[in-house]
Amino acid sequence: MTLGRKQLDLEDERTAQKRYRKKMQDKVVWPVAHYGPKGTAKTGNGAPRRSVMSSGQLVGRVALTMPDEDVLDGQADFYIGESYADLDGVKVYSWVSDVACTFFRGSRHHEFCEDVAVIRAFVYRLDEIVDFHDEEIADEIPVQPFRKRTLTVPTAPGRTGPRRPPTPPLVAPQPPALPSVAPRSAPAHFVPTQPTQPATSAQPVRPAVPTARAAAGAGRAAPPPVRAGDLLRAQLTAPRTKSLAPVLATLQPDQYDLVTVPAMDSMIIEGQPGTGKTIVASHRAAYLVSDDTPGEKSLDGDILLVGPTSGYSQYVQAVIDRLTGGSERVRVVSLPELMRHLLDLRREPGGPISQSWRDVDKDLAMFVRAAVTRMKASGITPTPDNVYEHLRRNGTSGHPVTRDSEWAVYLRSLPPVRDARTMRAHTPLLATIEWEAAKPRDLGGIEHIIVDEAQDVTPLEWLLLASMNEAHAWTLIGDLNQRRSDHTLASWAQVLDLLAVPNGDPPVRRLERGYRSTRPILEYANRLLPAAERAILAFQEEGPEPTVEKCQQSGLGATVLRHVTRLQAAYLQGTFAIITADPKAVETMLRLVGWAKSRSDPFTWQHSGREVTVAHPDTARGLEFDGVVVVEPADFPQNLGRQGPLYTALTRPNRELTVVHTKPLPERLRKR
Ligand SMILES: Nc1ncnc2c1ncn2[C@@H]1O[C@H](COP(=O)(O)OP(=O)(O)OP(=O)(O)O)[C@@H](O)[C@H]1O
Repeated sequence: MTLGRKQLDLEDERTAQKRYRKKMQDKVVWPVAHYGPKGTAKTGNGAPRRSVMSSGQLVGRVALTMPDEDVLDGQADFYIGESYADLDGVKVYSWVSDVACTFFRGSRHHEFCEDVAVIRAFVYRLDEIVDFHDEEIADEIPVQPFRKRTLTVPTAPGRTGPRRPPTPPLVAPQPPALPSVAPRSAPAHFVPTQPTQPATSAQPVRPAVPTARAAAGAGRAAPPPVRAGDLLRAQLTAPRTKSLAPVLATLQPDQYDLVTVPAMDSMIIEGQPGTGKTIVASHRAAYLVSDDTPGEKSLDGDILLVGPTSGYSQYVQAVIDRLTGGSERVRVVSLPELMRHLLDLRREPGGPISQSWRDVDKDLAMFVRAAVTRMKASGITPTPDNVYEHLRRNGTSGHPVTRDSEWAVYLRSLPPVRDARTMRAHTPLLATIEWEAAKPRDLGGIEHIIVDEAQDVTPLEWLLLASMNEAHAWTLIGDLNQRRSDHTLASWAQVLDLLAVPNGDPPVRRLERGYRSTRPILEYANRLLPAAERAILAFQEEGPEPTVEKCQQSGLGATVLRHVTRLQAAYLQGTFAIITADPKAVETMLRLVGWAKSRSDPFTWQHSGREVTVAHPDTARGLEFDGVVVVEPADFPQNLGRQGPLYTALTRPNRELTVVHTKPLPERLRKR
């Protein structure tokens, strides 16, 4: 395409974008409309819902090889946007509608998928289209695949009459009838590890995937295809921002397939760092609550999207707000925030997440339920405090909570409730008691829970989440290599043993391609993994090798700062982090040389217009930065001899990793 022609097309697309935004904004009636689970206008706690804002962005455009009479009124192209609209005869379909499979190249095909000629993805800056990328799919491309509003579309060669038989209308009257999804085959890019069951014509076809219990020892299939590769590369090499952004224009086929799995089909998604697990978690949450999602795939109730830290919640909330227009049907919360909410605590309790496995064991949930039942049977109204005391005393002599002597010793060793409320190790127990004794109304109506960083959820926390999940639908997302505690579960099969998931074991699906970190960074970090798990499929093949510098203890602070300064000069407008097992020591060093803590974010430090995040590896979970300095790897906590927290830290950078140390590096990171 010549430059002049492209400029004209760009102007045309900008005009279409403006018209679409206007249409979307006109659809939103401020502030009267209420938004909520279908059939209600209220949130779980009975309060009216906020109205939904529209961002009104067109995501892209699809051109078919030939016009379609039945659905496209004789046209051959359509846009993909936020929700349905008709732009002077050019249709816009929502990204959640089945026909959007043509754009995302998913594997549960729409019947148009075979006839796609060109896919156009839009690039935005400040809500204005600044560029587009066209990807040619068909062997023969029509002369002018995308209709300009003033021009007519040339008929594709050799085509006469209607292109396909009439299609059945969808149930919903708006948007106009689309052909239904016609699944064709299991996708090659999910990793099949066992013989697949042929689907009968009566069954909906689902990709053949291993279950959690059968996943061990799985073989590997061909790598998943990439779409919109140039645009994706440009996005990944741009400076990171402090919050995750929607990636609809570049959402990959395997990610799209996972986002659009029906709401009531539970699944486990695993993948190495940076493979897009959080992207899938956030886009899936938005997909399931959209008004335009096909009925059989959408959810009636609300979604809880659970992450590991409050930093993660902030990081992800921005995507949810953009994709859902601020719908309150998706509640993003970290596990610690959820506990604090249940316990009405202002501050995060201190200390380790657990001192012994018993602090977070599933049996505690049974004891709590038994205590509540017992107290009710005895005519005592259970309150959080008296249930806790009942446990501490191990019930009554006639009716102990447990007859196991070691559990009895544990229960009697529990601190008084006032002290327990200040100790992180006891918050899961107290939160479980609170939930069983006095369920808060604002956590009602949750029918699907998406758990990101699921490898870090303890058994007791799993049971608490399960008791909140009214329809028992789950999307569990994680990476067992990033586990940070000996007291979390070592396999998905163990997690499933705890959760009452209807219809048998959910499938395990794997995201294979790493997007965040470059190959040199992943190769360095993956040295920490068992040999069988070190294989890398990196989208960003090129990048600087990690810098590793040994220094004297007295020069540690200066060395770290020198590298921060070097990275900041190399990646202007980027984001940077120092990840350390001892943030206090780094903060003291920063303070001494004039840096100050940001007022708005306790992990951000500022000096002369520069910023750096100082994070413990726990705090860094799920986040990413352009440049990362990892300090003193030997001091990072280990679990069962594995280096989960260090692995997480080494895989946070998008562009460049630096390691500074005074002590010997862990064996596997030493030069070979
Ligand atoms: N389809 C995509 N288009 C554009 N960017 C993408 C896409 N998929 C992933 N990314 C980017 O790659 C980075 C890593 O994605 P994400 O945080 O979802 O990975 P993750 O698997 O959750 O990683 P971790 O387990 O290490 O936290 C993010 O910057 C994300 O925006």
